[in-house]
Amino acid sequence: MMNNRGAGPAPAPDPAHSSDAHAAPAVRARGLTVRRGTGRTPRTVLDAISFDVPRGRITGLLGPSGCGKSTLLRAIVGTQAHVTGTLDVLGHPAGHPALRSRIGYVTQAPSVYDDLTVRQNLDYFAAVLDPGRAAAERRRTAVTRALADVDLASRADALAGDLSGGQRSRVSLAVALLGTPDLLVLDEPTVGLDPVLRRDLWRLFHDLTAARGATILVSSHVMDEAERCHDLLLMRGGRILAQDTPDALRTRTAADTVEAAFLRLVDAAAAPAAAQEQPR
Ligand SMILES: Nc1ncnc2c1ncn2[C@@H]1O[C@H](COP(=O)(O)OP(=O)(O)OP(=O)(O)O)[C@@H](O)[C@H]1O
Repeated sequence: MMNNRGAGPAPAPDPAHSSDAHAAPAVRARGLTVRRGTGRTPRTVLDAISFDVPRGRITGLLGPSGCGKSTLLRAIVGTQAHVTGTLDVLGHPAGHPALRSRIGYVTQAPSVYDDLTVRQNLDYFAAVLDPGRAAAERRRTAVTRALADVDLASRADALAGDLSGGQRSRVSLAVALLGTPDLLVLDEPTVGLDPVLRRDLWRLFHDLTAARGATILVSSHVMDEAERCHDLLLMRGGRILAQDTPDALRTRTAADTVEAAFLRLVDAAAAPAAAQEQPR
């Protein structure tokens, strides 16, 4: 088990009733456009999209493979080229140096050193984040906590290269948690994990928002993970199809699941006139 305190997902904080109701969103995008590819005809991968990611909540970025999820996350963490439009993150333009220690980013491919142990990996990244002899005790505490958070304390002395794919992903997540980031950006963190680990990871995400007030933006192409998020951004073909809570999405599309809601929205976007004639 991971180091989670609650038995199940924490209830969603309601921004409308919190003191942060009018706080600026963690991420604010207006007319965000990204073009990718080399040569004379780069493709528009994100097409003038606008959305907000509220603070202190879990926002799921869902959509089919190739719709632009990773590109959007890269733009938010400031590693994507050819970005135009407005993209503010924690009150700064995306990529601003002040954001480096405030964002934890986990890419799809685990970025760990195979020839170091799990603890050595964490020690290394902790030293980059918080260097100096005076910070040694703080680093030790951060590493111990991150190991417990992702349930890898028992494998702390194993070489990262000897771990399973899911365990390596969790080392990456532990690295992202080291600096106690305000915003965690997670690109498909549950791919390849068994159902128990997936459940535990989602509990950890809820714990991080409830106990530490972190904002989590997590991508997935598995629609059943949508039900675990407080808010959803549904994407398709480089555009935002909808931004809403899972409940509101299901209600307004009269669908039983977010997956069914997504399909109805896709159909409605493809044939707006026909959709308007539907009784609902
Ligand atoms: N380096 C690149 N150069 C040009 N086009 C790219 C590059 N990387 C991705 N793309 C294109 O950008 C689009 C969006 O890709 P992206 O990886 O953001 O999608 P995704 O939704 O994250 O997909 P997946 O769920 O499969 O990871 C795709 O059509 C892809 O072909």
